[in-house]
Amino acid sequence: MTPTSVATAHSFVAQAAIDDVDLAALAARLGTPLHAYSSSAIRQRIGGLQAALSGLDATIFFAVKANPNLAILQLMANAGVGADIVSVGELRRSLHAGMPPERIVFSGVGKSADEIAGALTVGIHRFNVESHDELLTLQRLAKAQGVTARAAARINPDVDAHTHAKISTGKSENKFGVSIDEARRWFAEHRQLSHVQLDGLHVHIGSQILTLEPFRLALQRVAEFWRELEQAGHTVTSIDVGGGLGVCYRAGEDHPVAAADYVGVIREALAGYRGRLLLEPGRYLVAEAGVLLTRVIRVKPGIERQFLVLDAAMNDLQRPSLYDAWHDIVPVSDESRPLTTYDIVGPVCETGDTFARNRVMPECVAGDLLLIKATGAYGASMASTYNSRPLAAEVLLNQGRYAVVRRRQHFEEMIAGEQPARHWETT
Ligand SMILES: Cc1ncc(COP(=O)(O)O)c(C=O)c1O
Ligand SMILES: N[C@@H](CCCC[NH3+])C(=O)O
Repeated sequence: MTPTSVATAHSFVAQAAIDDVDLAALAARLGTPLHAYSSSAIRQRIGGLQAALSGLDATIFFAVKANPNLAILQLMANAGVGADIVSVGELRRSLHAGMPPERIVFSGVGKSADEIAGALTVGIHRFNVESHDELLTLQRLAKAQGVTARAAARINPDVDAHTHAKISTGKSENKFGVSIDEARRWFAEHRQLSHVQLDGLHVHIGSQILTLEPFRLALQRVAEFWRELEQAGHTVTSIDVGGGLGVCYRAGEDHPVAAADYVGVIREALAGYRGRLLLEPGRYLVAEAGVLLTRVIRVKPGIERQFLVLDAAMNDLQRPSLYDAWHDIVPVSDESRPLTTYDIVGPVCETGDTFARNRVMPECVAGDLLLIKATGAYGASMASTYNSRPLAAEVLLNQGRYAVVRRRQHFEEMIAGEQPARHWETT
């Protein structure tokens, strides 16, 4: 994941349309920066994964954090996909989009008592529990409501996912999950939990994983533990294998694993398991379906480098500044132009507001339309209004048509809730 190396020849092949929608016309109509998602591509990903899972009692729970737009969640719900949430905000979005509560699972190390109580009230499917304190809180709140909460112990298998350190979650030094030893104690004490049905295991070792080995290792550890629990007389009715499947950010360089191979590893590692399987992919379902359309504001010959200044910035897409992530950037027009090298930057006042360094591109001029590719996951979802830049619009494309699914933020919306300090109070 470094934006500094040189692009391969095919990474700047122009792309004029997505899902049969003409991108130049779309940008002219809706303005830029603009997040656009192909619904056909998302449906294809869902269908492919569902097909790979055929014959298994498996349900996909989309990791909402990857793209929480209501229209995306609605598309997921209509395709029979549930939601993996990590906050009450994601819970409310999922319900709002029509996701049935029994298709919602709740993960995360910092679920507050209010969030747990709220999720219990609506009757979500399952809590992926990440600490003993959370387990006891769940018991207390479920008892208070007179309900039984279904729970899975999130195992930290101490496996290196070989991904960026900031998105690795399955090593013992990470904050996520508990050791198998601790989970074993939870199951042993389970009878004391009158209002928690602890009958599941959960594992999620990180994101943007491009090889099968880390998945295999993690699942083998989970499988060993599941067998041990069964032998000790416990029933494990649900195993949640998390998400993490990687995607292609750099044509010709990234080689993601195929859904069928990934599911093959699950089948093999969990051979003999007859309970329910849960999967929580986020990025895999939406990343490559999305692009960020942006216009060149100007070409700036710098002192040492030549800068291509875009109207999109780190507030619209944080991944390059946060993780040094590579995203292919291509022109929309296929007009033939000589190649040159740019540092591709946004207007935000930080050197970190850089999408690519030393990137080989066709020469650009002010007004040119470009695509930053594979931005459907953790793009708009991580956007901010830094530098008082309004949140970009989002549009869903479908076979030649488009629907605006988030309008561009107005200045008034950006400052709503702020006010001059008129009323000074004491606590
Ligand atoms: C618990 C959990 N499940 C699923 C996901 C989705 O991950 P990805 O988008 O890599 O599939 C995440 C984020 O990494 C997560 O924390
Ligand atoms: N935000 C990260 C992924 C985080 C995964 C969350 N569990 C990214 O853009 O790659």
